[in-house]
Amino acid sequence: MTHRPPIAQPVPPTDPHSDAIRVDALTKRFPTPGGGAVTAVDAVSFRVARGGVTGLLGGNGAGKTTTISMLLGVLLPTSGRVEILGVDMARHRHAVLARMNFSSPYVELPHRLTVQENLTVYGHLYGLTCVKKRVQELAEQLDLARFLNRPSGGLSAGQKTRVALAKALLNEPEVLLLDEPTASLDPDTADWIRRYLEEYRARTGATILLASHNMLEVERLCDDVLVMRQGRIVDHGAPLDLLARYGRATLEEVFLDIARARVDGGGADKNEMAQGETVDAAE
Ligand SMILES: Nc1ncnc2c1ncn2[C@@H]1O[C@H](COP(=O)(O)OP(=O)(O)OP(=O)(O)O)[C@@H](O)[C@H]1O
Repeated sequence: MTHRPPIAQPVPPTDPHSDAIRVDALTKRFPTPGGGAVTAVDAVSFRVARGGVTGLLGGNGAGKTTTISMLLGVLLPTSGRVEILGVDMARHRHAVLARMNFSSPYVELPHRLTVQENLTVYGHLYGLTCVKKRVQELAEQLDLARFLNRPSGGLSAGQKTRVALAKALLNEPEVLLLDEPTASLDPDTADWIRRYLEEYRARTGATILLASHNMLEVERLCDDVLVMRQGRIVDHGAPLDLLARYGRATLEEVFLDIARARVDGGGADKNEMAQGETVDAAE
């Protein structure tokens, strides 16, 4: 049997003023061995305006990574729709991938390649014209020069995080999806990365969606926050609005209120099951 390459679908014209990220009723169910399913993301809808920085908060297993994976198109949604920069990801993902990127501590770069080799390979994959120059530029900006010739697998967790961020910035993305961008970084380096992201956004007007467990980071970087629990968005708003609504001084306290469902308002449901999973019957 011969395999023919899929015929590229013509991309319809997109509205340059559309939201950077538009998610409608996005759902992901993973089948479980017993014939049931884990609903990791449950009919989630949200928008991120162009140039906005939105934080995705939630306890372990709330559905943040699964949501980001579906935005990237590496996980197929069970149902629902994702649009990035006005492009329907299910139909025309190829048309927008070059304008976005991501970094995640859960995705390792090939271990045996040096940092320089890894960044160079990704630079070519992204179709950059001056790969060497861009790698040097990012190595300087992210203080990676000392690691460039070391195998990526031998780096510390914090060093890997910085290399992963460099990889994510190679194509100077308009939409940047970051899963725990400062995980494993010492406070000084984490602060430095946050400042870098602030500057990057100011310089390029990029849109950033950032999953984080660090509430200070979210307060500092984000102009909007989505709080997930058991696959659903249980509250959202600007950090200052959330503080006012919950009568709290810090986002950490708001997060704890929502996570432990100590509040009556704000969308948190006292009667939900333990944090982590919603198990549905098989369809
Ligand atoms: N491939 C998979 N197969 C089955 N269940 C999965 C799979 N990936 C994720 N899940 C489940 O989906 C739910 C959401 O997981 P996800 O990794 O999206 O959460 P998270 O909010 O990113 O958590 P954390 O903060 O711990 O990284 C969890 O219950 C998880 O066990």
